Amino acid sequence: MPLSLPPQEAARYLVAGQAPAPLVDLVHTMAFHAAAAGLRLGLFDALAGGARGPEELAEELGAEPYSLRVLLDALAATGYLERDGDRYANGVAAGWLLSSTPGSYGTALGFWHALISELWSGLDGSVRTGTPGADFYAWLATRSEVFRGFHALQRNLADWLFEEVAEAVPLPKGAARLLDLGGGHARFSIGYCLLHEGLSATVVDLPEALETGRANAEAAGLAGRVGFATEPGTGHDVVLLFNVLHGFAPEPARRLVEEAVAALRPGGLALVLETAPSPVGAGVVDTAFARCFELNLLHTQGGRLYPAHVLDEWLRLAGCGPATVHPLRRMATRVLLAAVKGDTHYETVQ
Ligand SMILES: C[S@@+](CC[C@H](N)C(=O)[O-])C[C@H]1O[C@@H](n2cnc3c(N)ncnc32)[C@H](O)[C@@H]1O
Repeated sequence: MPLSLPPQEAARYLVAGQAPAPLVDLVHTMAFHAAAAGLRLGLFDALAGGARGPEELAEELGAEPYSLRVLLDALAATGYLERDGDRYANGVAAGWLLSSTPGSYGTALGFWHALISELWSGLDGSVRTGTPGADFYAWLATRSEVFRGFHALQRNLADWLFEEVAEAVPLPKGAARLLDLGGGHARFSIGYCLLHEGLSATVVDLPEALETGRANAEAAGLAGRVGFATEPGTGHDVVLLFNVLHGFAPEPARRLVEEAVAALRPGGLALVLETAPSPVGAGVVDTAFARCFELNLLHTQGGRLYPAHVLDEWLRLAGCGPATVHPLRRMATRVLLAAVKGDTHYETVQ
């Protein structure tokens, strides 16, 4: 939880430079680890019903009482918990971590905590050499709980974005076959199939990722219309490349766009959703996140954030007309591009 500094202390650390500002960051890092420990212990859920004492909590969580009290005090000092005498309650930040909250931020915190703790050492080496110091997807395949967390996180984001994406760029009338490249959890394919009766979808992903999507399609009653494959096939009316290109270096990313467009029939629609490197209208937190996300990409995947004009150029090189670019209200860091295969503009396929 970002420390809530009183104005005088904030001025000393952050404005006047009279005390080391990196100490504030160090405390934030410790708070991040403490919060992840609280999350794994089930602490925030145990406090969901209201304030409780440490002895009772220690028994319920199966924790050593003195050690739990130290964690509780650290979380209270950093704003996750509120302490009143000998009782502790969830603060505002902890409210975001409850497993009962739909789209709980606990999924994101748990995933990023595992990734940063396990993969971010050696960042300086990646910057020095320009080559990634880790292999994100190979690591993910060995960590089943983090793997589930990653796909749940992607799915939560897709739940939040689908409606706006579908409204921003309606599919062409009569579209019957949709290809979802790197579609993982299949939420976007499921959403489009629910909107369009005559549509069926093929999700292409790494073999280990397809199980998640399959389970989601079955749960949505769409097992017969959302299929899964490791190769894209051809003749699709629509292809989605959503949040995939940033995981690749420029040349492989360009080739993926080429592969996606090659899988379309002439006149088919290519949709690309990506994180923008310079998000328009994003606040300080979102902008800083986008910058640090790219640092993560270069170190763990050799990936990058690509501006809309680069994506547009790759689409054209692959045989599409000029793309229309749609910034998204619900997530200022994301941008959606729509382009038609052939010498046409998106509007003409409506
Ligand atoms: C960030 S997730 C995006 C998932 C989904 N498209 C979305 O927007 O929510 C990236 C997806 O690309 C998949 N992926 C990564 N490398 C891949 C590869 N070489 N071939 C196929 N899929 C890949 C991952 O497994 C993951 O499901």
